[in-house]
Amino acid sequence: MNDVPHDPHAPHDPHARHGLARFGWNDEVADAFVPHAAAGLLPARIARVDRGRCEAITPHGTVHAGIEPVATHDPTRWLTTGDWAAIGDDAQGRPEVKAILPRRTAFLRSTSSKRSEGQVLAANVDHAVVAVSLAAELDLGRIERFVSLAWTSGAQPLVLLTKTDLVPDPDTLAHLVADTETVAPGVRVLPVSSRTGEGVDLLRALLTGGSTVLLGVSGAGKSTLTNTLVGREVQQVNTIRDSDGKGRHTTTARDLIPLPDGGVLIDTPGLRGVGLWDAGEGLEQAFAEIEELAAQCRFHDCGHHSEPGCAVLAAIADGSLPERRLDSYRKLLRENERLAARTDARLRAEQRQRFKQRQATGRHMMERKRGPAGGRSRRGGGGGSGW
Ligand SMILES: Nc1nc2c(ncn2[C@@H]2O[C@H](COP(=O)(O)OP(=O)(O)OP(=O)(O)O)[C@@H](O)[C@H]2O)c(=O)[nH]1
Ligand SMILES: [Zn+2]
Repeated sequence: MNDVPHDPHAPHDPHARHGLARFGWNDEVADAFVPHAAAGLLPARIARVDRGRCEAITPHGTVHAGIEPVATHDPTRWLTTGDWAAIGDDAQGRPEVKAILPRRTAFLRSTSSKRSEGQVLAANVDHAVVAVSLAAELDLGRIERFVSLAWTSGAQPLVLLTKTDLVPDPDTLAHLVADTETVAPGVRVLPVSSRTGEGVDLLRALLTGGSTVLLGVSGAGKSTLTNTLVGREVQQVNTIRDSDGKGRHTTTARDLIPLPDGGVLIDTPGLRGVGLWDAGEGLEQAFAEIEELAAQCRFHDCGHHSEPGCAVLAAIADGSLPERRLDSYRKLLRENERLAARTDARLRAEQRQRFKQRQATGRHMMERKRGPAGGRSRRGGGGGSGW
């Protein structure tokens, strides 16, 4: 046992009676935990999962617990950082995770090739903060990608334009913020600098009490920001020059870092790269203004190419919708479809197999009824295209 959660604000905080308040414990989690409490289990938030064991933060401190009882073949149900869990004793009296509480939000990675299922990278995240460095030219497509991903998780996205100290001209900065707002409807865009402290207090206020992940490419300033928010060196910062916006991946720790005023930062290496993300429904939210326009098109199935009464093309024509937004939306939809197709390839192969079996059975039945020639003119039954 170490790092005992201790709340210095105990007398003023309604949740302070609970040692996990600092780690995001709230009424919702408490309700979900009731049956486990009745079973004599201990609540915990998972800080790290590593080779069949986990680091779990309990009201009495951090324990290393087994995860055998919650082991499953389904990667979307693997225990992950940010999960709430119920801990009990194994046969030898050592702590082990007995159950995972239902997740409110989840960051999934669609893993490539062999494994078709997605792996959960972080659970129960409230704020998905996308860090974008102003040291390099803004890559709007990349911002759209991260924002889609954030929406998909169920968390509220927030875009940070980091290193504002590199953009001393306020008009230029205002333009960069406006450009970013254009590609992130419904998302707050906040300029910050770890160097000058600009925006840091506001950011801290926005994140207090919740669970936050920092997304963004290497060199965006995530580790520096983490240290700034926490007020001490908790993440190693890459000192390699990042004038080109690139950098070596330096973060090795996967962790749950408590913020001084409450709430946690979840920092898992897998979340840091863009990789193969299954944006799913998040795309619709990331391009909400286009979805809204599309609902006003004359034709329900308008493709926004040259159809009469197309509200999307009209908006492009009158300048209220930048054309690159539509291009970008199309591109990400295509990408997502390709990814979904790959994800589903195994599933469809299985369906095809079943379909063939049904066809064969149908033919066989028919041949038994009418003799081998009778079934020739009709397709074997039972199938339908179905996939
Ligand atoms: N000028 C300026 N530089 C910054 C600021 N924040 C971070 N940097 C620098 O940017 C570089 C990258 O910062 P990191 O915090 O390591 O970036 P990261 O996103 O954590 O990178 P990875 O750990 O590789 O994912 C470092 O050289 C930092 O010193 C800032 O506010 N202003
Ligand atoms: Zn249209």
